[in-house]
Amino acid sequence: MPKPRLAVLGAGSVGCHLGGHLAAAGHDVTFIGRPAAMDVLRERGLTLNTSSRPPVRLAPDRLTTATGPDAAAGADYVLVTVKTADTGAAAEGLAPHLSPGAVVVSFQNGLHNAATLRAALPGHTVLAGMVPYNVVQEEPGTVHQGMAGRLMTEPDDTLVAAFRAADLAVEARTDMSEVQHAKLLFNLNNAINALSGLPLRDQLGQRAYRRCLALCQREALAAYRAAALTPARLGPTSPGLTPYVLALPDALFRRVAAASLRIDAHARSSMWEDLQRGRPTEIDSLQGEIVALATAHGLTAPANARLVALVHEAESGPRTWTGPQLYAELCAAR
Ligand SMILES: NC(=O)C1=CN([C@@H]2O[C@H](COP(=O)(O)OP(=O)(O)OC[C@H]3O[C@@H](n4cnc5c(N)ncnc54)[C@H](OP(=O)(O)O)[C@@H]3O)[C@@H](O)[C@H]2O)C=CC1
Ligand SMILES: CC(C)(CO)C(=O)C(=O)O
Repeated sequence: MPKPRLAVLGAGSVGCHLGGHLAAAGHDVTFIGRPAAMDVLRERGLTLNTSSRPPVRLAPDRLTTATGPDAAAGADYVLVTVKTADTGAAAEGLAPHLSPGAVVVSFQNGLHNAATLRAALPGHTVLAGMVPYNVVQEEPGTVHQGMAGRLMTEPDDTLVAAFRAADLAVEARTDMSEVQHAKLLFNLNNAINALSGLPLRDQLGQRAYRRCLALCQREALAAYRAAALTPARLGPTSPGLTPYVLALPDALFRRVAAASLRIDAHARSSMWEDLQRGRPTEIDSLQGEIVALATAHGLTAPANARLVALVHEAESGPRTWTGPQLYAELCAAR
C-alpha cells in the first residue's frame, strides 16, 4: 500500500507530535501553522521527547512547513489540531483546497469539533480522534509527551497503519462519541491544573485538587445521566467510580490509582500552557459544555460554572490557587 500524504493543520504541541512521528517514519507530512511557529521549525527543526524513549530529532530539511491551508491540497489525510475556538475558521480555510477524497481527522478535545468540520466540509469524510496523553512545548522546536497512552480514532485502516508504522499506539473505535464524553471527564482537570500552577503529577497528588475534580465529574455524570449519555470506560476505573477514587486520602489514592500518577514530573495540561502564553483557553468547550448540558436538562453544575468564571478571570491575569482554597471556592458556589 503506498504511504498516504498527510497535512497537519495547527502545528502546535499535538500537531508537531503527531506530524513529527509520522514524518520521522518517512511519511510525506506538511506542517501548517502560524508564521512564527513555522519559522522555528525551519530554523531549529523538531525534537520529539518522551521520558520512556530516546528523543527523535528531525532536521529542518526533513520538515515541510506552510502557513496557509492551501498547503493541504494534495493531502490524503488532514489532521486538525487547532484549539476548539479555531476549528470553524480552520475548516472554512480548508474547504476550497481539499482534494476530492481527502479525509479530515480531528485530534482535538471537546465534543463538537468533528461536527463543525463535517458541516463546513460536505462531501469529505471527517473522523473524530482522541489524544489521551499530554504534550507540551518544552522550548521552541521541542515537544514533550508526558505520559503514555493510545490514540483513538474512528476506523480507517490506512490511517491506523500510518500511525502504527510511526510507532504511535492507536486504537480504532466505533464508539467515539462515548470516548469523547469519557475524555471530557478527564479534561475537567485541565482548569484545575491550570489554576494550580503545578505540574499534573504534583496537582493530582493532592487530595484537595482531586476533590475539586470529583465535584466537577459528579456534576458531569449527573448531566450525562439526564441526557442518556454513557461515557466509555477508558482506564482501570469506570467513570461512575472515578469521583470516589479521586476523593480518597493521598496515601490510599497513590496505592489504588498508581497508574494515573505515572506522569512525567514536568507534564502540565494544555490549558496551563494557554494561560502561560496569554491565549484564550478551551474552558467553554470543557466545563462550559457540562454547564450547558446540565442547564438543558433542568440541572445545575455550580462547581463547573465557577471554574468557567475563574479561568476566564485568569485569562486576563493568572492567579494560582492552593488545593484547599480552590475546593472551598467550589463548595461555596454550590
Ligand atoms: N497539548 C495536549 O497535551 C493535548 C491537547 N489536546 C487537544 O488538542 C488540540 C490542540 O491542542 P495543542 O496542540 O495543545 O494546541 P496548540 O495551541 O499548541 O496548537 C495549535 C496551534 O494551531 C495554531 N493555529 C490555530 N489556527 C490555525 C490556522 N487556521 N492555521 C494554522 N495554524 C493555526 C495555533 O496558533 P495560535 O496559538 O497563534 O492561535 C497553535 O500554534 C486542542 O483541542 C487540545 O485540547 C488533546 C490532548 C492533549
Ligand atoms: C491529556 C490531558 C488530559 C492532559 O492534561 C489533556 O487532554 C490536555 O492537557 O488537554
